[in-house]
Amino acid sequence: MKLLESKNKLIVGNWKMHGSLAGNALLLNALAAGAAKLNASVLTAVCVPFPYLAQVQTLLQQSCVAWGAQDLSAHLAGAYTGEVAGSMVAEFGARWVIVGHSERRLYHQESNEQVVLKAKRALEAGLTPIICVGETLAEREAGQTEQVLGQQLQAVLTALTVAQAERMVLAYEPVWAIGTGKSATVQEVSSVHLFLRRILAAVDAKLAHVRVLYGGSMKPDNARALLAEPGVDGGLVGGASLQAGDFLAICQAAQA
Ligand SMILES: O=C(CO)COP(=O)(O)O
Repeated sequence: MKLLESKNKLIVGNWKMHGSLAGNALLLNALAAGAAKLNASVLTAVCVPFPYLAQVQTLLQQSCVAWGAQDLSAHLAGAYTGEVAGSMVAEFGARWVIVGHSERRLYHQESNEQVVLKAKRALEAGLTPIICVGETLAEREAGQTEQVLGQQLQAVLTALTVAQAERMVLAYEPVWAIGTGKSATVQEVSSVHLFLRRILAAVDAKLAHVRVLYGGSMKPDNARALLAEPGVDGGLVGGASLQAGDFLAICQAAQA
């Protein structure tokens, strides 16, 4: 069962800071109806802003679409105004949480150390962290892609036990491809995914099953080629996840 599931593609929508109760209801109902027609080879989820977790739980609980949050606190509980604990997210039936998205690293100065702490908190709360790694355009142009990604991933692998790391999902999101309409090429994605897998395998053979997603301007017209790459286990979809038709088309492209 576990092996079979690890071969299934996982498509996760990251709504970022978008939504309204009325708009979400339309989107979620359309997603639930469309996802019911997908075969079992694709798993789907949406990661929504915190205030919408209750709505998503209500509207998706009968559907095969899972849900999650886009961040969580590095703390368990306490006097941390504005923070949201993983246990709170889990109380709303969430299964997933995005950790270390480049927008958090950039706009909230999240360090590799904080990302690691958040990943631990997620696992403790029974959530699966989707840990994002990615290089900026300047880093890619300076030939530092593997160095940057290696540091981001090593920080995680040093801090988590193998048993914990087995439960994570990685997402390769080149910063220059996010929201730009300029996806990385299949060759670029393939080479980075192989690089990340080599690092995982060097730590422990058990980590060969860790899912590695691609994110960055994934759309219905490029999803099939990206998702057909053997090292690509799914997608983390931003803009296209806000349109039911586009998100479902990407899910269909992921089907075996
Ligand atoms: O950041 C992303 C998903 O986390 C990707 O966003 P876009 O699909 O809008 O490029």
